[in-house]
Amino acid sequence: MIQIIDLYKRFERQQVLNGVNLTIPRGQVTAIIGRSGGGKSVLLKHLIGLMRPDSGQVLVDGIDLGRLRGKALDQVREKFGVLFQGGALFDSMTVLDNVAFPLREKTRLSEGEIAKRAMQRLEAVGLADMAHKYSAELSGGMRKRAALARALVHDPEIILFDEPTTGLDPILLHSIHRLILDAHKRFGFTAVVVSHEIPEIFDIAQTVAMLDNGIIVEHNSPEAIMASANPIIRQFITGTSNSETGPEQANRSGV
Ligand SMILES: Nc1ncnc2c1ncn2[C@@H]1O[C@H](COP(=O)(O)OP(=O)(O)OP(=O)(O)O)[C@@H](O)[C@H]1O
Repeated sequence: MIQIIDLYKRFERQQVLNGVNLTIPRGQVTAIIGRSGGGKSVLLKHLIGLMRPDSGQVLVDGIDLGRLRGKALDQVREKFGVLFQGGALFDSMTVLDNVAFPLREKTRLSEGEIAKRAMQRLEAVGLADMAHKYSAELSGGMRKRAALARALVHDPEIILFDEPTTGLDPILLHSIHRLILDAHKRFGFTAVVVSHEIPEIFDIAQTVAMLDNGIIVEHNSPEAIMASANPIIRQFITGTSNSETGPEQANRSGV
């Protein structure tokens, strides 16, 4: 379980997180939704200790990340798999080596075992026949799938997905969501998915948290979020706008 308690973060004059409180239940898929530029990625980076809060806490299984440094922080980070924006594959490596990377970094498995596990994950995402290509040769959708295989390869307890399907066509979007769902059923990890894909993300998330103006305005089941009377949520999920919404929302509704 991950508990976020009164988390505050500002960059110069911009208060991005303004007292975030959120409990991310173990073994479930939690979606974080909210306006572009609203701080979702910043929040995700706090969960793995890549950013430190100005105040507040992130507790991972009861351990306060803010108190950890060096090896102790690395140990907690080993529980995590991450799929950050862009996939961030190493173009100078083969697809197989990319997927094997976390195993080489974090385990003492033999090379044979590493290759076997990496290949299994590539098979699971339908990329076994691309294993020996360089990742620069992959299409955008293939890169996302390879990055997913890499995030899963060391059987992490917690996986953070930052917009895993952005820029993909609807068929690929559904195929990535299906892969996450299948992997989740198989491995039972705790997942946090930052997503703009509404309503599609509701098909794979058990709980949904909406971040707005630096706080979580509602955390509930997808059904309850869809039926929410909260005007902020209604505006967000229907894509409508009023004078208080941000520029992106306004553009989307043609205002
Ligand atoms: N390292 C940083 N230094 C300064 N400002 C930052 C830094 N990281 C993020 N920000 C700012 O914090 C705000 C929130 O950014 P963030 O990337 O978390 O938004 P987001 O909700 O993930 O957006 P999107 O949905 O578009 O990816 C933005 O205004 C961004 O410019």
